[in-house]
Amino acid sequence: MIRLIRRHFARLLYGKQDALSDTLLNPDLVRLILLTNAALMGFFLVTGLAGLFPLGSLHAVVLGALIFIHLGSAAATWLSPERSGTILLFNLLIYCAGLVPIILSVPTLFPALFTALIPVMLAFLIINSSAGLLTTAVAATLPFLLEAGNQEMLSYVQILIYEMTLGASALVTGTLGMLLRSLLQRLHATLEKLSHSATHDPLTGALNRRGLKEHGEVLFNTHYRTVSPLALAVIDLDYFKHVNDTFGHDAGDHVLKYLTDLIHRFFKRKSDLVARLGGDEFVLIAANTPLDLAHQRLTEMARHLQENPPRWNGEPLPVALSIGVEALDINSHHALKDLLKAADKLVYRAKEKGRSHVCAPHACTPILLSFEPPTAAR
Ligand SMILES: Nc1nc2c(ncn2[C@@H]2O[C@H](COP(=O)(O)OP(=O)(O)OP(=O)(O)O)[C@@H](O)[C@H]2O)c(=O)[nH]1
Repeated sequence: MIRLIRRHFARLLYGKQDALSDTLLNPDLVRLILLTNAALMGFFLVTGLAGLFPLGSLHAVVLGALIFIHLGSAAATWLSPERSGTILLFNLLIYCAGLVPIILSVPTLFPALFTALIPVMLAFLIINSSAGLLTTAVAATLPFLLEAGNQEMLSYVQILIYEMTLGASALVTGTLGMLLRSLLQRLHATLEKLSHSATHDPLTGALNRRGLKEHGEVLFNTHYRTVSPLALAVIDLDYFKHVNDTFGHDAGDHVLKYLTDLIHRFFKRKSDLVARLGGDEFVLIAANTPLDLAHQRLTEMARHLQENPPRWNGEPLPVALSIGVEALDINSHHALKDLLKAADKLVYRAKEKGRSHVCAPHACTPILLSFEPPTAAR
């Protein structure tokens, strides 16, 4: 706790953005502080000009001070939004300080309750800004609402009551709004993150097996129903184990990412799906793409990879692809897994042909570039 407070004040003095703003800073908070201060300043200005508080009295002095404080806070928030957390803290401290004369002169349970809540509010403000704001607002409003029936007190602290009630209600509304908003935003972000990591491969960013099932089945079913062309390719790196063993695992990871980018570059339609099934095996689903076109494009891609291999410490890495590509045929493929199985068989054919081949059911195309298999694998 002490560390937290120290950190907050250290950052306040030396840091660019204070600790409160760090967690709290968002356009809503800045707007809330700005509006609260501007509204309070306007309120006190109007009531002062309207002569509701007689000049020369203590009330008028307090009124002048409040106008000054709110003007200053609004200007500071406007000029330096990254310090809005501190400005908010300052505002709240002023509210608390304003209570001291009331607490001293009206020693009842409620101001005492408020006093007891001040450290809680501050602690909350530093640890959890939203809860702190909420406690502050409730603590600032409740005692005064409960004391409102007390005529003596009303006449004694008229200005401060206005100040507290207005400030607190603005804070309550704003805080509740902010709280709900940030809760919803956090929930949304967490759900998005969870759903992304459940369906994506962390290394390459491609879909994982589950992502392929989820998105691939939708694509498959649409094309199955509308009998439109859909090509599915299984893409497997050749002798990838050799890259790992010779150049290291990091070099292998680099190859996997390089290949993912390459597939995305050759198949960049929004509807194209790229998934990594694990290891060095990828799946591409190209929507509305006839088999011949997919075959040709995959051959170009495999050739491009061999002509422009990924480099590791300046050295080209020996990479080549075995690819099996199949088109959706509604008579033999009734589910995505049937199409996947068919393309998988074609990869084996490409491997049998000596690797570095793109195989469709009717033909296998060699990449026709020198590809030296590692000695141990020959
Ligand atoms: N760098 C890296 N390697 C991986 C990862 N996942 C699996 N591998 C490695 O991928 C290699 C796959 O080896 P194999 O299935 O024999 O494939 P291959 O060496 O390409 O052989 P062929 O497919 O028959 O040409 C293994 O060495 C695995 O350790 C990964 O995330 N990163």
